[in-house]
Amino acid sequence: MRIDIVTIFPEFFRVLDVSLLGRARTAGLLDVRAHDLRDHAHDRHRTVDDTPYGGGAGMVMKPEPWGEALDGILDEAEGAGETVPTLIVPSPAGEPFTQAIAAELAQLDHLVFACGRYEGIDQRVVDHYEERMPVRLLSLGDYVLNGGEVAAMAMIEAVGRLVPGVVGNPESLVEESHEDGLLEYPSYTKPQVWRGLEVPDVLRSGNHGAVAAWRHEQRIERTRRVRPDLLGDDDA
Ligand SMILES: NC(=S)c1ccno1
Repeated sequence: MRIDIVTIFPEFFRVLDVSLLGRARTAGLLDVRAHDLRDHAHDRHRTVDDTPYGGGAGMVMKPEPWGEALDGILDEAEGAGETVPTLIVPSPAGEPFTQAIAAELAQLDHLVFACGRYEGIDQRVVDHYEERMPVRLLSLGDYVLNGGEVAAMAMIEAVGRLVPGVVGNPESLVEESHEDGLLEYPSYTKPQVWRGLEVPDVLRSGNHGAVAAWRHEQRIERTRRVRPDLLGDDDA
């Protein structure tokens, strides 16, 4: 999977050079490229924002630099005969980003993240590129960040880890929270007793069926307690 990120803070994504996603990049499973939006602003001050039409506080990101940056990525993909990438715009005005959407995006060949700042990106950028590629406004949660970079990082990690081969043991992706609509079961490791707290006996029983049943029940109980909204009416 190729992932392009357009941002005024490309250095923010250097962290993707380490850990799991760093190894995936080294292995060629993920090709992540951060682009500086200011490279596509050609005035002396490399200006990427301006005052909003209609007034109001803050600044809006100008469409021209975005057009040049996104055209460059699109033209390269089209020139190489690759599939048209999907544009992801992290935004509090987007649809909720979920594990199901992460799994859906992990099936794609090429994602482009547009990280807005200030009061957001001129709407015409989304309107224009909707004619050329799939565009998804996705929200990490019902809160506002200073820009799209933190959200893009979270989404890239959630998607990247689902790309085949990135996680060494695919089994570890099964029964994770939200993978199948339930929260994950509690996990334990040695020592058997820690500060007077014991590992549940069933987990040391060697009875795999009993362990599986206990874990499933724990998932339902935890989901019912913490996220009843995830359960159907008859399970809540
Ligand atoms: N909630 C999200 S994704 C966001 C992006 C920018 N600000 O908030």
